[in-house]
Amino acid sequence: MKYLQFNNQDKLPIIGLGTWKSAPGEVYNAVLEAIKIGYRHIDCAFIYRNEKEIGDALEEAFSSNLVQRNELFITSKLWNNSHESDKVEGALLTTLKDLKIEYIDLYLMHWPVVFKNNLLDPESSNDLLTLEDVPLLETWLAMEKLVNKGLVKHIGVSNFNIPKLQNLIDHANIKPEMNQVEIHPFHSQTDLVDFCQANDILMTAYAPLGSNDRSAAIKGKNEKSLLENDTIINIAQKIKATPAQVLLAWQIKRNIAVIPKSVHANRLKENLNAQSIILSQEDFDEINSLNINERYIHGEFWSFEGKGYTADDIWNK
Ligand SMILES: NC(=O)C1=CN([C@@H]2O[C@H](COP(=O)(O)OP(=O)(O)OC[C@H]3O[C@@H](n4cnc5c(N)ncnc54)[C@H](OP(=O)(O)O)[C@@H]3O)[C@@H](O)[C@H]2O)C=CC1
Ligand SMILES: O=C1CO[C@H](CO)[C@@H](O)[C@@H]1O
Repeated sequence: MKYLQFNNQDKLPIIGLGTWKSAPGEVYNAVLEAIKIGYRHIDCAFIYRNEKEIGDALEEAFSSNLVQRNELFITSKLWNNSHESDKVEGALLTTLKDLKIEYIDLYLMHWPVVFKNNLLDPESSNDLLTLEDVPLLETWLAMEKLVNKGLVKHIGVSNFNIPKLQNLIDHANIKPEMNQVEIHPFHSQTDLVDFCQANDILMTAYAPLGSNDRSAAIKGKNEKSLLENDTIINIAQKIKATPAQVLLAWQIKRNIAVIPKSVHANRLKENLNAQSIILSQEDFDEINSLNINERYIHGEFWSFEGKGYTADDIWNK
């Protein structure tokens, strides 16, 4: 298993299992199968609405001695409805209860966005608070307390750009240790990756395969999805790998962790085996040239015709 390393030498397995859209009745088997074949990193979030079922799978994995708790790296994320300092610990406790574990290895602030009144899915800009109402630093300082209490080993963020990271770096007691963002060859995020790596912030790529179960609806500028891209397919054929493995190996060569989601045993194995694939510099450079700054997760869920958080607010400000 390949790892990324935190400053205190704790290790993050470079390939983890994504769980967004892993449906009830499917995610239990996916998590158990993943652990059986060697996954040691599971990416969860309160908003994926499946942490209870993942907790059942973890309970089974521990009680049947498939794995010990300290051999697993579990990430979860604070949802946008619990950013106020008096809500952060309660949100984490719910996740711990659902996952049936005593601590989280990595807790991330999911988005730099704040909702009102514990709402899961705001319906208009009236359901939002601003970052002036609840500054990201307030949320961050409350997350630091979770580390001090031993409930969380590492804290980080997700969907943060350079200015928002710099603000935390300048004012936090514990610097962000992770930024989980969308990265794949159509959106290689070179500036953000360079900034994070220069500032000792590890990176995890979400949607590393192009979030294929959504991309039929959001193919955007491309006729073909990432997994259907000619360059990726040609390289895969040449090195006797699959397109998914080429996409994952490209990230690993950049020292970026990946969390491909699957609920199928054959794909779980295929994705995990990507860690043994080494891309030549020539193939790596060719994949780098595919970047067109195209996001699959556009970040406009809470824009509400420009009255809420626009993509510009999230990605640029
Ligand atoms: N922090 C954040 O804001 C976000 C975090 N995430 C995290 O990142 C994870 C990964 O992103 P996600 O959006 O799920 O998208 P991925 O890029 O991981 O793609 C998942 C899709 O690819 C399919 N797939 C998996 N393996 C293969 C394979 N080897 N060959 C062909 N198809 C394959 C899956 O289908 P099937 O299951 O049927 O095999 C599914 O349809 C999420 O699950 C979540 O944990 C995602 C989005 C945002
Ligand atoms: O991680 C993610 C997937 O689910 C959420 C929506 O339900 C997204 O906001 C987020 O990016």
